[in-house]
Amino acid sequence: MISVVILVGAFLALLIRFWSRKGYPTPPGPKGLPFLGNIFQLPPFQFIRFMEWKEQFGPIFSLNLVGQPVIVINNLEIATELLERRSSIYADRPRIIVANEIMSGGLMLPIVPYGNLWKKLRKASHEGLSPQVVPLYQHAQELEAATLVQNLINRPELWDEEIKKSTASSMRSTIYGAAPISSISDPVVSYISDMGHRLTIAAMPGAYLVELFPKMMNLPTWLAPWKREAKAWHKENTQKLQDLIQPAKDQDNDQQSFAANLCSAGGRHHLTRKEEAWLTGSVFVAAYDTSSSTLRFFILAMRLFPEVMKKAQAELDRVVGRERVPTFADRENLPYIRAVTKELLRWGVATPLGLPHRAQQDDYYKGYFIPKGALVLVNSWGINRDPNTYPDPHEFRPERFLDPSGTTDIILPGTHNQGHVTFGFGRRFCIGMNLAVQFQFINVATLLWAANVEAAHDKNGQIITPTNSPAGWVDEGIVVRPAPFRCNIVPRFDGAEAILRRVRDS
Ligand code: HEM
Repeated sequence: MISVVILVGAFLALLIRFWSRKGYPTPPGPKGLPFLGNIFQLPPFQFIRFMEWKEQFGPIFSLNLVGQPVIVINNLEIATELLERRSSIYADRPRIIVANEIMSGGLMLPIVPYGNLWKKLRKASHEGLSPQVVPLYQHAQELEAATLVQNLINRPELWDEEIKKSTASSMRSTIYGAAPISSISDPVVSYISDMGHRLTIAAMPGAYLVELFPKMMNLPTWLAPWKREAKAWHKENTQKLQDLIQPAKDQDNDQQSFAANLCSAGGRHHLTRKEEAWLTGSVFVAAYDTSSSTLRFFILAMRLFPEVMKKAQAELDRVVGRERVPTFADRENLPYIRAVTKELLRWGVATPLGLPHRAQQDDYYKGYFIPKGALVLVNSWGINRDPNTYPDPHEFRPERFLDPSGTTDIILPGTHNQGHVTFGFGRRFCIGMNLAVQFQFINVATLLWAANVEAAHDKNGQIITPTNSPAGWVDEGIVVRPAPFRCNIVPRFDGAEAILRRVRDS
């Protein structure tokens, strides 16, 4: 009798589940372990594994991470339909207890769940990062690019460190209005990179049991050392971020910056002191890692594709000449350099899986069921390297963004006018995109104007050739970057370095 009741119960449960999905299955996906699902099938560089699964299961497939449904999208059409057209359903982020709720006090913008707080923070940050405002930061970016290239010429063996320092310096002056950083051992460089790293590690699936069993949040602190540590980290970093923003709040500081803009809003955004500090800190963290990684991909691209370097330099010689460095005023007349910048962001995508979105309600797509609460990942790396959109996708070929006359930018629908999907989708689209593109453009133009990236030789006289594949990259969780490799960065003509020095000293 009991077994009949169990059987009927199980049948009814199945039926209810079936009805609630209107009979639709979730997208297919790889078979995993009971309860644990696919958690052990996700090595570093997950986007590569996702490409294999795309071949097997199609452009949209599902995973199960210890009971958490995950939907992975591998093509532009599906990403546009779900994350852009149905953006109100997919604007949320997964709940991340330790990294967001405790360590960041719920204020790290990229991982704040969708809701009123997110709307308030996003609106406030839009004012300092809009297309109308970011040109105010161009002068600081020009000076920083000249300094970087001069340092690269003098210390090519430290190119990776110099890029880290220069990105931190450029982003700090645009975000906080602070003076340039002069040494690679300046504590701000390690501070900003450690902060991003620490939060990324804490946000990774499996980092803390409480993410699987949220009731553990109710444990007293003496029984939950992770809670004590996370709270202490939050307290310490709140103080540090408040110290960083203080100069921008001082009345006598008239330097244009994101923070100055935010603080001068006169309470219009209704932000507390702590919210101002964390919002500015989140923008600094989000800007630093992604932008420095992209610039490292640029060194790799120029080392691997010297013919692109030569073509870009011919344009710079024609338009700018050799008596002065390129500036933003030249941008209109440098279509090839603009195309190199776009190709860099397509080919060297720093965040290959973007950031996870979360479905806020049940949804259906072409016969598939996407359950409320599912994480939705977009494989931006795979979309940016789809051979149907980008022939020979692993080649660095700026021409793909120019019409046959070589003067007009080609616009690709569904990419926010970028030609690639590196900055994400929908309401959570990267808010720093305008600043990021400006930063890459001026660094690309200044480096190519002044110098060549050339091969270095090992002790046996053999040319060192870095690999054009993820095998030579570092996966830091959310951001990937090429591992440092040896190369030479040499001035392209006499006098280049002196001109750079003059710009820097101005
Ligand atoms: C090449 C450099 C950059 C790349 C590749 C990049 C990429 C991304 C991606 C993929 C997202 C998530 C989009 C989504 O959820 O669909 C994002 C979000 C974000 N980015 Fe960027 N980003 C870059 C530079 C910047 C810069 C310079 C800033 C600030 C000045 C910035 C600030 C942010 C913020 C605050 C978010 C969170 C937005 C939200 O959740 O509402 N990023 N970025």
